[in-house]
Amino acid sequence: MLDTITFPKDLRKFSPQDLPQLAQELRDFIINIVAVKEGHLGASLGVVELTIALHYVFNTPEDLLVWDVGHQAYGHKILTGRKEIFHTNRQLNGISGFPKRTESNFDTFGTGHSSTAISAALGMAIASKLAGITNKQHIAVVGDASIASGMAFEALNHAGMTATNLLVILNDNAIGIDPSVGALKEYLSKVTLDGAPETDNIFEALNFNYSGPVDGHDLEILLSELERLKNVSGPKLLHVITTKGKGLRQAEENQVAYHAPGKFNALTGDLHPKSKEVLPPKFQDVFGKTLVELARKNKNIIGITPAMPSGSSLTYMMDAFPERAFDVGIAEQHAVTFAAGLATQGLHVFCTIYSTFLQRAYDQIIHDVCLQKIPVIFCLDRAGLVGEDGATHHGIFDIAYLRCIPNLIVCAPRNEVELRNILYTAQKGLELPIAIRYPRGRGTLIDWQQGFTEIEIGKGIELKKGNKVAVLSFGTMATNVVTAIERFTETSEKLAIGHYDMRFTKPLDEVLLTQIFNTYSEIITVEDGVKAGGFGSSILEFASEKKYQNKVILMGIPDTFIEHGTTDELQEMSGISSENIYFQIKNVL
Ligand SMILES: Cc1ncc(C[n+]2csc(CCOP(=O)(O)OP(=O)(O)O)c2C)c(N)n1
Ligand SMILES: CC(=O)[C@@H](O)[C@H](O)COP(=O)(O)O
Ligand SMILES: [Mg+2]
Repeated sequence: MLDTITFPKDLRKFSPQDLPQLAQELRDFIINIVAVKEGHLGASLGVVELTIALHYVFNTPEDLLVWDVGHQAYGHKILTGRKEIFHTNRQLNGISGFPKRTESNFDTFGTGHSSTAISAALGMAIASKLAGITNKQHIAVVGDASIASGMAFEALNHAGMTATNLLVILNDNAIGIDPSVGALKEYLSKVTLDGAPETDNIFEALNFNYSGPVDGHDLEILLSELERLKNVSGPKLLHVITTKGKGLRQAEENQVAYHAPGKFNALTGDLHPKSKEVLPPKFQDVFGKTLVELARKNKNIIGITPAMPSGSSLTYMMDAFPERAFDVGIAEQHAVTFAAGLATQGLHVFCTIYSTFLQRAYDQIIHDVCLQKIPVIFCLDRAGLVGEDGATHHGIFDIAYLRCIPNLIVCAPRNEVELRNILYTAQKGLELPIAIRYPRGRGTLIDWQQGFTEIEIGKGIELKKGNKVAVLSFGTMATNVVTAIERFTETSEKLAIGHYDMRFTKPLDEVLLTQIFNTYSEIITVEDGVKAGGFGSSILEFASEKKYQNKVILMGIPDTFIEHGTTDELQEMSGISSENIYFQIKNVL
């Protein structure tokens, strides 16, 4: 059946009785491709029936459908014209792993960060109302973890006071990436499939017409409920219960691992066995394991994550010291101010947040932390280009958006040992807040678990002396620079190139910089963040203030959104690969 469907209009030719068979085919299609091409699996498997039912009942793309986060929209993509190119999912020049307006008119709103769908669909619904359009449906599909986020609540609160044609579908699988947390989760879990009577329905209290819970894998029920809701006016919420990973035993049994499992065996469903090769650790594991090591000695250490315990490896701390580690759910703003509150009481709070998601909490960083000089320790995971998640997820703005905030120390360790040492330094008690950024994936050192050395705040280091061109790197870009420099074999060239790990973009090591500007005529800065306002800009500001005339060349992410691909491909395209750096140095020489 799937072979005969290109768009939902083809789907609508089938009879309702045929749809369970289609659901099986769609599931197999997703499994077969994700098994080899990787991507988000569990969420899409869980909404196969819901996806079919929505496109069957509603007149998409005229009716507007918004997928929250969008990691569950693979079935939607396959049924809306992208079946033939689905194998390019998340690859360079392929389709995006998230809904994207430029990709299809069925993707009504670009997503990737959570909890935006209700606001966006409400905006569309009010626009329709203003235009006098009454026959359009506006549907937001949002997960149980995402609906607990502040932004979703703000939207519900607004929507409840509008007479708009808005349908919120709560896809409740009782899990986010990691198990869902919080009082709302407990409330939702009381509403069982047996339909325990609810006297105080939270959604009804917000003026929504609530229905459910219904079995989200029962197509007959879904079709009849959606058909009925078409004719209910005003804001309405359908509570759908689904199983994340539905249809693949291992994905149902191990929902955390199969959220985005990497490659697996499509026939058996088993993950590929882990390689026995000893590899350098992931930066997040260095963070997570080091935090536990430090927390054993320092009773004041607290860890916080907004909904990413596995991803950020805060799980180590949660296992070792459950009372001192908090998963606050998808609540970046709360995480930051909660950290500030804890820190006012003398606790050493490590707030670990993916760089891209910290964007949500910008005012909290300024107003609740930096303005009050509260020494929260921000651990910015997934800084730099993250690869296949693409434009919505790259952590490339943090240097620029943090560097301009007074009182904030901004640093980036170049390797695992430096990360350990700055974590150690931070928990000794700083007077100011600090942001420590490190990338997704593995470092370079096998032997990283050594003793601790304190790092002097604002001190960079000379990694290689030279006399003509100085390369100043920030964070793990040092590795690309080292590789680039190793390619120079001629003695005169080798002698000419100096390399400095500046470690801090704020405060800058002005003593070291003075020495560099007095020694080298040409300076190249390298960062895996946006050039505009980033680390290189801080060096230019220094040069301008001190009236240095040296030539300064910035290497960093250009002023454009970078799409998806492997991190290596994207670094190359952005001009910050070791190859790019080599040619830049060569040019200067
Ligand atoms: C603002 C923000 N914070 C964190 C994330 C990371 N993230 C992606 S999916 C997800 C869990 C979503 O859970 P839920 O809404 O229940 O959807 P499900 O995966 O269960 O379908 C999280 C935390 C994100 N995308 N956006
Ligand atoms: C959809 C989403 O936002 C997350 O699942 C994200 O893809 C996780 O990224 P990592 O794989 O880097 O943890
Ligand atoms: Mg969920």
